[in-house]
Formats: sequence, C-alpha cells, structure tokens
Amino acid sequence: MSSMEEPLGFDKLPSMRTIDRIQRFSGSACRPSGDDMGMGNCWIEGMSCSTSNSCDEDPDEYTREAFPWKRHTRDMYQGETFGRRTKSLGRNHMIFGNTLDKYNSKCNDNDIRDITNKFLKGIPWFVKIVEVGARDGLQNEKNTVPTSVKVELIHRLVSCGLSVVEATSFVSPKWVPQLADAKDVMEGVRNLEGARLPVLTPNMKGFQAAVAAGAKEIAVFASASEAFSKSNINCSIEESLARYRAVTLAAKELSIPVRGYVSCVVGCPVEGEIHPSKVAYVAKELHDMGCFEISLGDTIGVGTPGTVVPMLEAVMAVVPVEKLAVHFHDTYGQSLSNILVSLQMGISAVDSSVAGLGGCPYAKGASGNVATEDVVYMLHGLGVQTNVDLTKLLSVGEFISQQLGRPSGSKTAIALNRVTGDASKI
Ligand SMILES: CC(C)(COP(=O)([O-])OP(=O)([O-])OC[C@H]1O[C@@H](n2cnc3c(N)ncnc32)[C@H](O)[C@@H]1OP(=O)([O-])[O-])[C@@H](O)C(=O)NCCC(=O)NCCSC(=O)C[C@@](C)(O)CC(=O)[O-]
Repeated sequence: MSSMEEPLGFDKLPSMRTIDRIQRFSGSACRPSGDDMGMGNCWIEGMSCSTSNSCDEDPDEYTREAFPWKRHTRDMYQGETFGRRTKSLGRNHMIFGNTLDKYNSKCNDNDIRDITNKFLKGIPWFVKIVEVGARDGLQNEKNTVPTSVKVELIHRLVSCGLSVVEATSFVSPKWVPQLADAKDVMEGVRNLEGARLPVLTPNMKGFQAAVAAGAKEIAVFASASEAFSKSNINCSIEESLARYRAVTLAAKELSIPVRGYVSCVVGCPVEGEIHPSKVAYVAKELHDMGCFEISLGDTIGVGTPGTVVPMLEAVMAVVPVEKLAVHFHDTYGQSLSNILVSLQMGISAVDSSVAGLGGCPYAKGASGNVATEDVVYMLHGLGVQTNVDLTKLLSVGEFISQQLGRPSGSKTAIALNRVTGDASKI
C-alpha cells in the first residue's frame, strides 16, 4: 500500500485542538470532562449537559462558541427554521411511498426535532451547487466528445435549475485535447440564460481567448502541491500565483468575476499528504488577489473527514467561510461524508459533476467528481434547498452516460433507475 492509499489518519492531524473539534461533532462527545467529572457539566463549549448524557443547549451560543468560524457563515438553520428542516427531512421519502411510515410512527415530532437540532443545525439552509461535469467531467475522456454533445449537456444542466455550470477550459490543446473546442462550446451557449457559465484560464493567453469567446466569468487554478503544479500547469506555485495576479487584474478591469481553485488540498499523487498550512497559504493568496470564491479540491479523492476538517479549519482561519467551496473526487467513496462535514463547518458551495463524470488528466487513478445527483439527493434529504430538479438531473445524467457509452457513476441514479425498473415490472 502506497502512502496515498493509506487513509490519512488522526495521527497525522496537526493539533489536539482540531481533534477536540472533530469529537464535538459526535454524539458520544457529550460527556463530562476529566476535570468536571461528577459535576454534571459537559465539556462541549456552549452546551450545558447533565450527567444523564442529555444536552440542553442554547443553539445560538453553541453556534458561536463551539465553532468560531461560524461568525462568517451565511444563514444557518436556527430557531423556527429547524421545523422547516424537520418537515423537509421526509422529502426523499416521497420516492419510496409509505414504506417508512412504520418506523416514523415510533418517534414523535419533538424527538425528531431535538435530534435534528443536535446534529444538523449548523448546516446552511441553501447550498449552491457548482456543476463541473462539462469541464472537469469531460476533460479526461479517452474518446472525443462532439462539441454538439457538450453544448447540449450544458443546456440540459441549466434547465435543471443549476445556477453555475462550468462550461470548458481555455487551456493548451496539446495538454488537454478534449477541450480544444472551447471556443465552439462557448459559441453554442452564447445565448443561454439562467446560469453563470465560468471557464478555466491558466494564463493571460487563456484569459484573452476566453474573453474573445464571450466568457463572462473565469476560474484560475493553483495547487497546494508543488509537484502537482508542475505536472498540471508546468510551473511552480509561486509562478502560477504571479500569472493569476495578472489574470485577476485584467479581469477586474473588465468586471469579470474570477473564481480560484486550489488542487491537492489533502493529498497529492506525487508528494503524498499535504499540510493544511500550504492549502491555507494558496487559498489566501487567491483570495487576496480578488477571487470571489475559492474552491478547495481533493483532486485525487483521498480525503476523509479526519483530514478535511483540519484543512478547512486552517483555510477558514485566513479566508472567510462564505468565500469557500469544496470540490471532492470520489476515488475512495468519501465525498459525501466530506461534504457533510464541510457543511457542518459552514461551507455552502459544493462542486459536483453530473453522473460522477471526471478525473484530472494529470492525476492518474483519480476518479470522477462526486455525482451531482448524489449530492442533491443528500442535500434534499437533509432539508437543504438547492433549486435543482432531481428528476430532470437524473435524465441529464442518463443522457450523458448514454453518449459516453457507460453506466452513470451516480449511486442515486443507479438506485432510482432500479426502483423505477422494478416498479415497471409490477
Ligand atoms: C498552463 C499551460 C498552458 C502551460 O503549458 P506550457 O507548455 O508551459 O506553455 P507555454 O507558455 O510554454 O506554451 C506552449 C504552447 O501552448 C500554447 N498555450 C499556452 N497557453 C495556452 C492557452 N491558455 N490556451 C491555448 N494554448 C496555450 C502556447 O501558445 C504554445 O503553443 P505553441 O507555440 O507550442 O504552438 C498548460 O500546462 C496547460 O494548458 N495546462 C492545463 C492543464 C489542465 O487543464 N488541467 C486540468 C484542469 S485542473 C484540474 O482539473 C483541477 C481542478 C480545477 O478540477 C480542481 C481539482 O480537482 O482539484
């Protein structure tokens, strides 16, 4: 097992303080500390607990004190809105008819509400999904995907209610031949309204080509790993930041918003584990040069909540949480748990890819992004709004999977197709 195949564990975390915070997320964390043993006080900041293990918490205080980064967060579920979440928690239930009723009848509404409050109250009520399937998803395809299919995909994704659909990249066609048709893709979506359609630009040449093709929003992409920076964009981290300063300056003059990516935020295919301080450094530089949002990419999908939490904590110390997004690849099946913990820390922007398309050409073995269908299913199940129509999204996933000639990488799509398939046999 290589160092990157081995999960990065708590022994690799930077500080005990961080571990304390992770423990606060767990239900069993509500217990007297050594010093308070027998006094009936819970060690969780902002919560007063009895020795009977029941927590009587002040929601506001809990939010402020236990999670200092929440000071920056966008609107969270609080007070009355807990009721909304509890109500909407049953949303996925619609799919399965009444089969869950016998379980629901054993809990009363107050019980459900209390438990929901305890575990989910830090989660934002709305999450913005940044759909990256047409760019991150298709950049690594072996066979050429026709421009018309890419254009159709983008149109269909926008019709699902997705407000941000990354369209393509203005990168060197020698490096990423799959996206050599960037200009034509932009021509095909020129009149598309209802969503922002950012494109990736690695340098001034890419920026100028993107602007000429009609791009209204761009993204620059740096890395927290020196080795990955070299293999992905053929320059050091510092050189890339210097290029991006020029790009963001030029974009500002044209009032073009710039998103910033940081790749390899927990692990690199060459360097192994990446220290959170490196991620924080690059994220802050991108923020300082004017990026309106910084997307933190687990490029090879090796992260677990055990490594994602300290990474986010380090970044949140230098960039406001409302400026952050998370971008997980699902190589080890950890994406949804990583997204959940990110939401609990106040992140409310998540990148994902329809049908789980994707993989970086310069990160061998990395699988696709977390599937948008799976993210939407989880978020709606949590009572979080997305504005995305899951039914329409499922048909978009089916469309692109058929075009690529392989099954969808979305567990939700596979499961719901099975449910529909079984139902049709009855
Ligand atoms: C950055 C470069 C261009 C440097 O590539 P280079 O070879 O060092 O560039 P160069 O300046 O020496 O130029 C070499 C040739 O490329 C041309 N060139 C130069 N720039 C451009 C451009 N913008 N568009 C089109 N052509 C360009 C340039 O004109 C020249 O052409 P030639 O004279 O040989 O005919 C190259 O390394 C590159 O294109 N890399 C892109 C790699 C890429 O797209 N990777 C995938 C995206 S990142 C990612 O997936 C991670 C992310 C964001 O999803 C988050 C996550 O998952 O973590």
